[in-house]
Amino acid sequence: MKRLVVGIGGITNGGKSTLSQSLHQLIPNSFIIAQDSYFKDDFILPVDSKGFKQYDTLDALHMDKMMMDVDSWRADPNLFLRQRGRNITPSSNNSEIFVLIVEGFLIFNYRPLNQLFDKRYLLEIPYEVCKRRRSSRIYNPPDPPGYFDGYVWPMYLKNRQEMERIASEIVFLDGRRPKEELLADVYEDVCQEIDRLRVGVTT
Ligand SMILES: Nc1ncnc2c1ncn2[C@@H]1O[C@H](COP(=O)(O)OP(=O)(O)O)[C@@H](O)[C@H]1O
Ligand SMILES: O=C(O)c1ccc[n+]([C@@H]2O[C@H](COP(=O)([O-])O)[C@@H](O)[C@H]2O)c1
Repeated sequence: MKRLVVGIGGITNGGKSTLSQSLHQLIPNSFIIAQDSYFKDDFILPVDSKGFKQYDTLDALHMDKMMMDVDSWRADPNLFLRQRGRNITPSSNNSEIFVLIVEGFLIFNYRPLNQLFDKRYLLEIPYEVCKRRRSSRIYNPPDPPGYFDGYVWPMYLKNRQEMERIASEIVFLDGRRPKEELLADVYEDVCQEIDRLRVGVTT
């Protein structure tokens, strides 16, 4: 049983979920683990000196739970998918390749997770695009007035610097490019990795 772990990280509203979903639809026996699903409850999170809830930090996330899920997939992807009611697409010689797509804004900032990636993609968009996209998205709870400039953007810059110290071998992607183009590039790249793995598969 062969496994490939793909990370789709980057800035808030960079297009991580969009790209991950499309990739998942194209790749048989793939599964998405999204970091957004591991946010701690709002009432637990502290506020900063300006009164902004501190969502944009690893401390706001149940990274322990996320790692348990990633580890559970790594231990037996076949069982992991079956336990979640997913059908396995069989290959001709019993040599299925399982692909885990991990997506999130701080996936490369967390060392234990970062070290597991076979491929790392990072979506980037400039300040204006990010602010515009974010303003049309409603989170739960919704962003309070001034949140983007007063908290989200400064935290992005801080997290980005930290990521550069931790992660390497990153493929940078311009999130302003058409979705179809981004998908085609990443899909081709991942398929090459899958083919490389397949060469080593014995029947
Ligand atoms: N390549 C793209 N070009 C233009 N808009 C995009 C692109 N990718 C995503 N979007 C839009 O940007 C917003 C955020 O996308 P999403 O995939 O949820 O981002 P993320 O998961 O990184 O926060 C959505 O409205 C989505 O439709
Ligand atoms: O999902 C949640 O519970 C949630 C609640 C409040 C805020 N968020 C925001 O989610 C952002 C990360 O997710 P994303 O999809 O925008 O990359 C981060 O910038 C947080 O400020 C997320």
